[in-house]
Amino acid sequence: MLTTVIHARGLARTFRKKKQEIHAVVGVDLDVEAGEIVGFLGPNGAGKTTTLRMLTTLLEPTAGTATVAGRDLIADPVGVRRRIGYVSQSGSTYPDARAGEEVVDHARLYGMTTAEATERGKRLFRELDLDGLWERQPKTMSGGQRRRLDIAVGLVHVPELVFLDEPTTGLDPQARANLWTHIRALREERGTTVFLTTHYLDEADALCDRILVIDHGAIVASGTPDELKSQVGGDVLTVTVERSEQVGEVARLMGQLRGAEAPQVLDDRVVGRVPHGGAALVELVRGLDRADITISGIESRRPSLDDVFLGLTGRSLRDPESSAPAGSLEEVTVR
Ligand SMILES: Nc1ncnc2c1ncn2[C@@H]1O[C@H](COP(=O)(O)OP(=O)(O)OP(=O)(O)O)[C@@H](O)[C@H]1O
Repeated sequence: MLTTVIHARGLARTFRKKKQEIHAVVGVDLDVEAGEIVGFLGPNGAGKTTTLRMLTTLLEPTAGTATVAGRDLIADPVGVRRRIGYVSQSGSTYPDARAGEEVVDHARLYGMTTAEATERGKRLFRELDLDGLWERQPKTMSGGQRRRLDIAVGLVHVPELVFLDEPTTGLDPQARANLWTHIRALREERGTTVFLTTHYLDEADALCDRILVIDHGAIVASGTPDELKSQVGGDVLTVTVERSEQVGEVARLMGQLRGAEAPQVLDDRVVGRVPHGGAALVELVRGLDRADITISGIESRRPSLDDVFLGLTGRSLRDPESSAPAGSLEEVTVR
């Protein structure tokens, strides 16, 4: 039987500074089942962190209701806090403390004995590639090491539900892969539910059972990575030319294929979408041959999450135009 561990309806948050109102989250409905790994994606400023801060009791919603880990978010925030783990974007360790102490102190707050906390903490250090850093001060660690320490702190008390805000930003590929393994193991071994935000589409694709896309403070799509990709429809054709002056001609030929959508030129590549990649590929190769165009590569692939994301939001995940400054604005609840 499925157990819903996050159930939110109409969750909203408006910030106000002087006369300006910022509708950061305008009404989010979401359900997350026990043991799911759910990825929360959206362009900069879309409302991911604000939603996470509401679900973790750090920010009071302006409107809406939610049950998190079996407790009512508004009526019993302490009950929610006891059952969850949260790793914020900026982390929560003191620069001058000892890394091991930080982990153990955190677990003690959740009722673990020092012995249990030390054992679990040391295991996490091994798994997160922090071996040998137990006595180190966070201020002397590299950015990646500090990030992994934040994650160890967030997981040490074995929460049933864990929120991770961009957990792998700043980690090298090896450390990212290790963390994915650790997150999967948490779910396999303990049934932990994981709700994470990420800017890496490959991470969402590889790690998450389900993806929620948020834009302008509202959820605009939800589904497994495959479901979302199949919504885009068709296949993506890419041709790489040997002589870049020929890209225009390739784009023209690609645009003539049945059902093709306006191809885009990216340096020496032409990328376009067609309903049936296999048939289009054959037709295109014939056309290129007739036009005497030498290519160095041609492929047909299924749409990626990147294509999905652009289609849904019209923006890329790292589009600087899409981020509004949060900077110095005061937090004022508008009721
Ligand atoms: N404390 C605050 N006071 C005023 N406005 C805020 C505050 N926090 C966030 N905002 C605004 O709310 C909107 C949503 O911000 P939020 O941080 O939730 O987005 P995000 O999707 O997490 O973005 P990013 O990917 O850049 O972290 C933005 O316009 C932001 O400027």
